[in-house]
Amino acid sequence: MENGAAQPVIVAIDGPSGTGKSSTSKAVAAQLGLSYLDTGAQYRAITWWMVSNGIDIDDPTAIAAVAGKPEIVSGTDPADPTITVDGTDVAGPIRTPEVTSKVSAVSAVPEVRARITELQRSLAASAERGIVVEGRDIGTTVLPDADLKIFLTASAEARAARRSGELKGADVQSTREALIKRDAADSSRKTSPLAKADDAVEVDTTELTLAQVIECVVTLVGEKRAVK
Ligand SMILES: Nc1ncnc2c1ncn2[C@@H]1O[C@H](COP(=O)(O)OP(=O)(O)OP(=O)(O)O)[C@@H](O)[C@H]1O
Ligand SMILES: Nc1ccn([C@H]2C[C@H](O)[C@@H](COP(=O)(O)O)O2)c(=O)n1
Repeated sequence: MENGAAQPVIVAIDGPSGTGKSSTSKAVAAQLGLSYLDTGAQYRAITWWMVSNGIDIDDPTAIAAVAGKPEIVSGTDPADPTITVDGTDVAGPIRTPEVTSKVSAVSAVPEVRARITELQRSLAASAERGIVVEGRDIGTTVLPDADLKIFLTASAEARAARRSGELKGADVQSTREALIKRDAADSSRKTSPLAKADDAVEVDTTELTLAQVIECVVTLVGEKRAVK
C-alpha cells in the first residue's frame, strides 16, 4: 500500500477437533494485529440456546423453525474473545460436555448454518485490518476467497492427549473416541461438512509445538502479503 499500512488480510483456518485451530488463530491474530473469530463458539452458542429452551436436538425441523431466534454476538479481539446470546455471556456454558455432545447435530441443520454463515461473513467484511477465522468450513464455504487457507491436522492420539491435558486428566481413550465421533459427524453432514479446501495449505501439527505452528502460519501470512 502506498502509505505503508498493511493491507487487510483474511485467513481461514480449518481442521478437526483438537488440532490447535483456536490456540493458533488467536496467537496469529494477536501477533499480526488482526481480528479473530472462533466459529465453533457460535455453533456452540446456538446449541446452548436450543438446549436451554427445551428444543428437541433430534428433531431438525424443530431446530430449523427457531434457528433465527437467538441473537448471537461475537467479540473479535484476540486478547478477549467474547460470545453472548441475547445479551448473556455464554463463554463458560458453551463448553459443557452436554453442549459438546449436541453441537454436531445442531450445526448439521441447514437453517442453522445459513444463519451462522451470514454472521461470519458480516464480521469478516467489517474487520478493518483483516481477520483470522477458524472452524470447519471457512475455506470451503464461508470465505472461499480468503487470502490464505490453512488446514490443520494431527493424529487422534496427539489430539486426545492435548484435550485430556486441558480437561485436567480426563481419560485419554474416551477423549479420543469422543473426538473421532464428533469429527465423523462433522465430516459426513450434507451441508458444508468439515473439509480441506483444494487451495488450502495442510499443516500436520502432530510433531510440532504450538509455537512452531504459530510461526509457520505467521510466515505464510507474510508470504501472502508480500505478493498481494
Ligand atoms: N502444536 C501443539 N502442541 C501441543 N499442544 C497443542 C498444540 N496446539 C494446540 N495445543 C493444545 O491442544 C489443545 C486444543 O487446542 P485448540 O483448542 O486450539 O484446538 P482446536 O482445533 O481449536 O479444537 P476444537 O476444534 O475442538 O475447538 C489446547 O489445550 C492447546 O493448548
Ligand atoms: N465452521 C464450523 C465450526 C464449528 N462447527 C461445529 C462442529 C464442531 O464439532 C462444533 C464445535 O466446534 P469447536 O468449538 O470444537 O471448534 O461446531 C461447524 O460445524 N462449523
